[in-house]
Amino acid sequence: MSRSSTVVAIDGPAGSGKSSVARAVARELGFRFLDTGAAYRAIAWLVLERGGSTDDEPTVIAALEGLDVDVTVDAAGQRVTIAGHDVTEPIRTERISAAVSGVARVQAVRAAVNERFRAIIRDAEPGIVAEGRDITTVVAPDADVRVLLTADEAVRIRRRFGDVGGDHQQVGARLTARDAADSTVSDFMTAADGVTVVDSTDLTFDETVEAIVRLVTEESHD
Ligand SMILES: Nc1ncnc2c1ncn2[C@@H]1O[C@H](COP(=O)(O)OP(=O)(O)O)[C@@H](O)[C@H]1O
Ligand SMILES: Nc1ccn([C@@H]2O[C@H](COP(=O)(O)OP(=O)(O)O)[C@@H](O)[C@H]2O)c(=O)n1
Repeated sequence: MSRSSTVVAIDGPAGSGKSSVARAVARELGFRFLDTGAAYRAIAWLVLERGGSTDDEPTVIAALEGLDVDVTVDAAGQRVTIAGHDVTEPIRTERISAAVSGVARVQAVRAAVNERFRAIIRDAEPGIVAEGRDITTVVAPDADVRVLLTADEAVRIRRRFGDVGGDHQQVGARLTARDAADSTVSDFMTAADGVTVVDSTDLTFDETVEAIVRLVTEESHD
């Protein structure tokens, strides 16, 4: 693909820091930002809102009909709307986290959202940081910088617990179950060829951001 903008792709398991770190990297570089998981979450929200279950594939596919999801690509604050209705906050709840893997396993959904993501990435100026489970492998395998962002499971659970609170054990069980379900769809636990692993287990948030910014800077000097 010939393009003048820089594409940074980040994948990895839940709680590794993908969305918060990717957003901060985009801000620091003055790039656009795309959280692909938001689209899957918005579809899960729509299915539940209509009283359906994301375990039922025909119901999920029906939600694709006339689907009007808009994900802004602004690192200052991504908003997600569905038919003009702002769902930015409601899609972050544990209720949606528990339901979203059912949406992610439907290939018709993946094909539809990936087409949209590729168009967003292609049009982004002067660059974009895109994150999500299959970004380095399926959506943007030709990205300039590809990172598998990871961290030990106990650390990821602690981070997620810090965000959502509630019962620590339950948060941990849900995170583990979601990673297991998502792993059947895409491999985000091992780095594909050409993908750099950034293990944030012992890094602070700022150190993690800096490690990825450095990779981008080094790449642009090659
Ligand atoms: N290296 C890090 N050190 C400490 N906290 C981090 C680090 N990376 C991310 N976090 C925090 O962990 C939480 C989960 O990160 P998030 O971006 O939601 O992960 P993901 O998108 O991979 O699920 C957030 O509160 C984030 O600020
Ligand atoms: N590129 C992507 C992004 C998300 N997803 C799905 O969408 C869900 C929510 O993604 P997310 O990025 O908000 O998840 P977190 O790791 O931030 O909790 C994931 O659990 C996957 O089921 C996917 O399948 N492929």
